[in-house]
Amino acid sequence: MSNTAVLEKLSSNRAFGGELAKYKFKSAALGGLDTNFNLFLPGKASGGNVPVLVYLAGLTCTEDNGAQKGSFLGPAAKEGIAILFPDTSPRGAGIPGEDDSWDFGTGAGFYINATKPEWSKHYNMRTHVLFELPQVLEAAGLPLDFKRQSIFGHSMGGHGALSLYLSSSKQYRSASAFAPISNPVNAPWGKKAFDGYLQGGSDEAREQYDSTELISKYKDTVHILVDYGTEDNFYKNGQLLPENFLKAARLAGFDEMQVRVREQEGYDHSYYFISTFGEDHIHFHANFLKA
Ligand SMILES: N[C@@H](CCC(=O)N[C@@H](CSC=O)C(=O)NCC(=O)O)C(=O)O
Repeated sequence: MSNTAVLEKLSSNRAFGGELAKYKFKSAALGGLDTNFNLFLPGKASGGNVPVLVYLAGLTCTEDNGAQKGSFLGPAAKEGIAILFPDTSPRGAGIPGEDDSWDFGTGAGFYINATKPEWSKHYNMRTHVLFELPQVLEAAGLPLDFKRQSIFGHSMGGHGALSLYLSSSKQYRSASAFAPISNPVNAPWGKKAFDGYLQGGSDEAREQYDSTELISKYKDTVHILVDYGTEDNFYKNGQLLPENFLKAARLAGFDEMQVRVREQEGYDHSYYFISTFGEDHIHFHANFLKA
């Protein structure tokens, strides 16, 4: 299927021998609203198509947080990997309640497709990330090889990365996450989002969107890396639950080679934590993207 939405380039900055560019287009998946994304192309892209790593950001973020603060671009340039930074929700849908709280609505799309009638026209971040962006970027002729694609993310975006990886029949070669919301049906942020966006609430979410549920039933080889910090207040408050994900993975027979969950002593939830381990995550994905 092709999607020939017109891309408008809003900015371009040279970085690490490559280019970080911001684009805008009218998104069909998001109900015709304009959406932005950032794309980092390494210098190697001038010689042919390069593999793609998708970065999903967390609550309150835009396409800029990871690009500006993740420390991903230098390592990606060295590995010859592009990084695609989508936004975290539709913007300006005008739905009542959309801007009432920071953890729901604008900036909090949760990488799902809404099924409640008031949200379902616009809040389709799963389709946007999984299908629409690859189609639009391919149709635009950008030097990207979407057959070599992996995904990573932070917090809400970590949930997005793990759940899209585990529910999308091998679209991505590997997944990694910084402080992911790992078992959202059992966490306050996840319950609020699923009750808000989905007709069936958390029961509807369990099958398709909960990484702990998904890994417990997954039947193929996986390549997953997770980092979280012991001084992360959201972890301490039970929003992340990486221990549930790890337990489910081990019970399902995935060993340390397939699912690696690392507790990082003293780190919090911030981009200081993410940027400390960013290079590690790029190298992890490079193993599979360049295989
Ligand atoms: N406004 C909130 C804090 C919001 C926050 O910490 N957002 C995180 C992601 S949390 C999970 O998805 C984030 O990445 N923020 C952007 C940044 O650049 O740090 C509050 O008041 O607590």
